[in-house]
Amino acid sequence: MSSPFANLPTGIDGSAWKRQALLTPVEMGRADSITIENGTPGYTLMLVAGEAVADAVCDRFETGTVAVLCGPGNNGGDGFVAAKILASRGWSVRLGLLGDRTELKGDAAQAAADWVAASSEETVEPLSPEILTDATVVIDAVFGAGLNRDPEGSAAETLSAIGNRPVVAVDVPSGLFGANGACNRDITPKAAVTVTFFRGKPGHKLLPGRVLCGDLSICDIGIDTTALNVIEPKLALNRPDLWASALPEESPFHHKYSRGYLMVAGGPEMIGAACLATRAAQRAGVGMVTVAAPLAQAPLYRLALQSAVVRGLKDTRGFLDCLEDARLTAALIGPGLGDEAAGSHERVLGVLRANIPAILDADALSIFADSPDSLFQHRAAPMLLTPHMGEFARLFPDLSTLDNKVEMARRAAERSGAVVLLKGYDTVIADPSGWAVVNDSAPPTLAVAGAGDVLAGLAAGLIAKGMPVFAAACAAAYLHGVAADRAGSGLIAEDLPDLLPEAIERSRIPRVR
Ligand SMILES: NC(=O)C1=CN([C@@H]2O[C@H](COP(=O)(O)OP(=O)(O)OC[C@H]3O[C@@H](n4cnc5c(N)ncnc54)[C@H](OP(=O)(O)O)[C@@H]3O)[C@@H](O)[C@H]2O)[C@@H](O)CC1
Ligand SMILES: Nc1ncnc2c1ncn2[C@@H]1O[C@H](COP(=O)(O)OP(=O)(O)O)[C@@H](O)[C@H]1O
Ligand SMILES: [K+]
Repeated sequence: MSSPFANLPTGIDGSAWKRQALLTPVEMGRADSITIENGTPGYTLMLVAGEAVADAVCDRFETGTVAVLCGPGNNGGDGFVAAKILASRGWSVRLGLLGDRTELKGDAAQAAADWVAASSEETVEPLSPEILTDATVVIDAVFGAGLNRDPEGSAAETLSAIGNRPVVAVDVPSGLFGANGACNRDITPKAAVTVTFFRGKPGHKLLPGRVLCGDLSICDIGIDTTALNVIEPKLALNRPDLWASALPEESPFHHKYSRGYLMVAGGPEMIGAACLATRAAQRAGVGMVTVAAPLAQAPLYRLALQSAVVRGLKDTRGFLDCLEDARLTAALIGPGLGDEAAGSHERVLGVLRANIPAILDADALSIFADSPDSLFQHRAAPMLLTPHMGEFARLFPDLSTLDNKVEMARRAAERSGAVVLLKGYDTVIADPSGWAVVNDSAPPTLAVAGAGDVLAGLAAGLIAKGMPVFAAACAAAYLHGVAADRAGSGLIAEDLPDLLPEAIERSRIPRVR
């Protein structure tokens, strides 16, 4: 058997992957079982989990009245444990249970029995909005991350009656599906803090669920970390420790061509797009960028980009000749390419055949809506596709209706043989063998024209400097978000390139959150 995580994409650190892993509910169940098989009783885990929830309540809120909403499974069990601890710390506790206490099983039954022994049978009330009366804080322990159908009946009624009361959610706000972040927002409460155990779950980071989690607190409850070697989770949260060791280093022995030589295809109309991409690549530290521009517009590119070499090309033949330069280390095509321009298809296919890493964005993707397979068949070297959801739906219409953004990106990567970076607030990056990350560094202010061009240029720059494609795509998404955060409100895409060097340098020291 090969060692765990041996097949991670080049440039990705295995120990960091284990730290940042996001576990599906099924994988989390396996981690629980392995820990229990290795000798830690399930009830011990539940006691630690419940205490972490009680601590989260005490850390944030003045002692008062807490409504503890308990469900019929182990999530409810954590609620009973937290209730008992909070009562012992002077809180006034009201507890509502979905279903009958006699039907509880295993650790949850034990936790309920302990609560009743410490208080009385009458302290377990039926779950209803009435429980919320006078509550200064609500503990939501109705359903955990494994939920895959909407809450109904008194669960739905009580959860939707929480309103603006502060909520501490156990594992997930109830109603949120941990596997994919789906939730009915009329029912699922918005938590101030979500206390989850061992590792985050995809639903904590994917929309729409992510916005309901509040601060995510990931607690160590004694789950055996060696379980990760068996489970080998294929999804992680995008953090610098994953890829920092693969960031290109500068060397005194380099010259401008050997520091990365990128070709950027410029189009006839949206000149700003290729300019923004070029600037981002330059700020990522490439030594040389050649912009292959239509002859008529070349002077405009030259004015906008003094430090790039602008080649004015008469026709597609000239463009293809440009790609023959053996010193090129990557090529970017798409930003501002134009969907009508003559020869666009041939130019994209030329880039793919050039046997250097290819980065395809925007129009380079959309113009293949009728024949996506021809795009995938011509790949001669590693390829990165950076679609937003609209572009994605043109290339992968059948995948765009899946209910899980991670699966969309994974299956698109598998089909295309490319690394796929599917953009948005919850950008997902997937490689063809299924490894994937979710990025959470992008502020909503990044939703601005031209930001995608900067991202494509940044990724292209890192790739041209020799960073492996998946690692570079992860780094680019993360750093793009950090730069945007730094730019603050009123961000325009032009702000971003100049903020990249600092973001890159800061990420060289891995920051584990
Ligand atoms: N050792 C461990 O494992 C540890 C686990 N821990 C804790 O366990 C939690 C996971 O526990 P869990 O697996 O019991 O899941 P949970 O969501 O509590 O209950 C599922 C129940 O709800 C029911 N149900 C589902 N949907 C429904 C609906 N719409 N409407 C009504 N009912 C519905 C479902 O019914 P069924 O689908 O079987 O019909 C089943 O009875 C996890 O979040 C963490 O907090 C910690 O203590 C640490 C140690
Ligand atoms: N709500 C959002 N929050 C954070 N980032 C976002 C949001 N919406 C879009 N983005 C990011 O903004 C960028 C927009 O890219 P794109 O749509 O290609 O724009 P353009 O083509 O104009 O450059 C992407 O990096 C995307 O991930
Ligand atoms: K919950």
